[in-house]
Amino acid sequence: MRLRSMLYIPGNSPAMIQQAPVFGADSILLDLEDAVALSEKDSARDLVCAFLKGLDFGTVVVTVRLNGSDTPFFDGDLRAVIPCRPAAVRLPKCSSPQDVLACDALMAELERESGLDVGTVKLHAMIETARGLSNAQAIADCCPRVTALTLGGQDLTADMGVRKTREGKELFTARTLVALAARAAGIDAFDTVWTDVNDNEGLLEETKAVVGLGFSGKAAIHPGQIEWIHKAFVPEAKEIVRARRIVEAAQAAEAEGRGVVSVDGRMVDAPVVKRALHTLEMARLAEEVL
Ligand SMILES: CC(C)(COP(=O)(O)OP(=O)(O)OC[C@H]1O[C@@H](n2cnc3c(N)ncnc32)[C@H](O)[C@@H]1OP(=O)(O)O)[C@@H](O)C(=O)NCCC(=O)NCCSC(=O)C[C@@](O)(CC(=O)O)C(=O)O
Ligand SMILES: [Mg+2]
Repeated sequence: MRLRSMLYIPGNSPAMIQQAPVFGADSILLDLEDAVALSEKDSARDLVCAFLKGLDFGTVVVTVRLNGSDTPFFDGDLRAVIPCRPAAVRLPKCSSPQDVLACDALMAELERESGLDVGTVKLHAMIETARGLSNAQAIADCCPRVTALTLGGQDLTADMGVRKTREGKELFTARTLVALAARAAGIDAFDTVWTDVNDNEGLLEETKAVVGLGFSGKAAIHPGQIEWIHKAFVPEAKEIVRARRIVEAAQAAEAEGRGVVSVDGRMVDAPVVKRALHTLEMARLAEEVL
């Protein structure tokens, strides 16, 4: 399933979690990490587990963001969460494949204890440190349980000691590396949050830009951001028309035994057809959900 939007919901807010199925997000991230104060860590974990067991989330894919493996909460988070069988866990501040492999080993042990097949719960590795970014490909490749890399722009800019700007030039290289590593590993790439909940035009512009870099989805912090993220994935009408013509022309050419054809004076070969099919898939997805 394509996950374009992922809404973070603080794990200590029953009122917000309760509403999760109706926001229209493809996926939600029940957060045990930075949205939860230290004094609330235990109660948030209990609450998240209670909702995982008791609430019908419908078609919304549910992921839990754990506390980092260097915190005293990590072990307890995993032990509580894995038996509740979320679709995935998000591991913050992955700096090396070893961080991921240690998490994977404990997850496997807990899955066995819970009677689940090993690998049932997927792992999203968060790239949000300079060290993690420099190891992004090794992290993406280290374990089949890793089905996504996710960029944490707030933490990464803090770790780099740089200002985070609206234009986001400081994250361009990181975004390119994360998208590249994820695509090379055949997994998803999810972009970081847009923090200004009153600037949805800015969110739309940024989401279009990251889609153009190869990201498959983006995190949100407010329900009002979801429709703007989805909009960024909808191809423009003229792109859809051209994609249809490309596919039709390629099919006709194939029937005549030709691999290359011209549409409006421009060459159409296999990769052009592949991109056109992707455009049509995104258009179909938009129609399904609108
Ligand atoms: C920003 C704000 C405080 C604004 O609150 P406000 O109260 O002013 O909002 P209002 O507009 O008044 O809300 C209207 C109605 O919507 C409800 N509502 C609002 N938000 C909702 C929501 N998220 N889920 C469900 N419901 C929601 C609300 O309860 C109300 O419901 P009701 O009373 O019934 O009308 C609030 O949204 C919020 O807490 N967001 C989540 C913040 C969070 O999780 N941060 C951590 C994740 S990022 C991170 O860690 C960075 C990263 O690690 C990783 C990365 O980038 O991926 C990195 O390093 O980069
Ligand atoms: Mg972070």
